[in-house]
Amino acid sequence: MDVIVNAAASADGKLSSRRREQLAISGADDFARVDRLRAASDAVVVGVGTVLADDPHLTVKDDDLRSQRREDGRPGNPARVVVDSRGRTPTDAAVLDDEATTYVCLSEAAPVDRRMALADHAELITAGEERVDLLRAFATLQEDGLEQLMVEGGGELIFSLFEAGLVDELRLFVGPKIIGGRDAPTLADGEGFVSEFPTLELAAVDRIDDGVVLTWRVEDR
Ligand SMILES: NC(=O)c1ccc[n+]([C@@H]2O[C@H](COP(=O)([O-])OP(=O)(O)OC[C@H]3O[C@@H](n4cnc5c(N)ncnc54)[C@H](O)[C@@H]3O)[C@@H](O)[C@H]2O)c1
Ligand SMILES: Nc1nc(=O)c(N)c(NC[C@H](O)[C@H](O)[C@H](O)COP(=O)(O)O)[nH]1
Repeated sequence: MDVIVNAAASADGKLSSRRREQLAISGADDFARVDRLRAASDAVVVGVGTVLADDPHLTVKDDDLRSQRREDGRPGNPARVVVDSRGRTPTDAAVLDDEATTYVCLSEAAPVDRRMALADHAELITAGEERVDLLRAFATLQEDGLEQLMVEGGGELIFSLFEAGLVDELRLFVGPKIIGGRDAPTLADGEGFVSEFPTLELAAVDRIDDGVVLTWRVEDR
């Protein structure tokens, strides 16, 4: 399995404002790059915080990229995966529509009524007691044939993936905005590391829109 984290940060390192509302940091060319990365992936993964804040669709937008996938014998859109310990994904969330297969990864703590509601719209994976056990959940996705995973945020999930040693590559667009705010989400929130920090090896630097895309490979710990 290969896991690529993709995100867009402001010049001061924020993924959105302190209001945690969707905020376009990428420009048109970076969103097109994200679309190509989606099209090259077997699944696009987000945390439920991102679903609640952004209501993303997580589909491939470019018709030609979808057609190419179909010609290659793949579904037009990659699968979508929501990491959602307690089943808070709303049943009318865009990510649960019929455009692609959707998995919702729950923990044992997800109430039965939420499980029943979500089971009509998604494949449910249960792993972990209070929070989703990401190693187990991703192993189940791999058993279902999903090898190339793209993670689109947010900061809580991305931190946990680094903590679990599950990230192979980070692609970060750094864009031309200052957002500020000590409580605004960053690339890796969670509890933070105090020792044994994951380290990265710079693989590429590309100018795009009015910013840069930094591609880093994650070194083995
Ligand atoms: N700029 C970008 O590239 C970008 C991308 C995505 C999201 N965002 C922004 O990020 C914010 C949402 O991010 P967030 O950090 O609040 O939420 P998130 O999307 O990271 O989801 C976190 C939630 O996932 C669930 N979860 C279950 N198991 C978990 C585990 N093991 N580890 C971590 N989480 C687990 C928990 O319910 C947790 O609250 C929004 O403001 C959104 O607009 C920005
Ligand atoms: N690459 C990127 N640049 C940004 O400036 C930004 N705000 C996001 N945020 C990720 C978030 O999940 C978005 O909501 C989805 O990128 C929307 O996806 P859809 O168009 O609904 O498929 N991602």
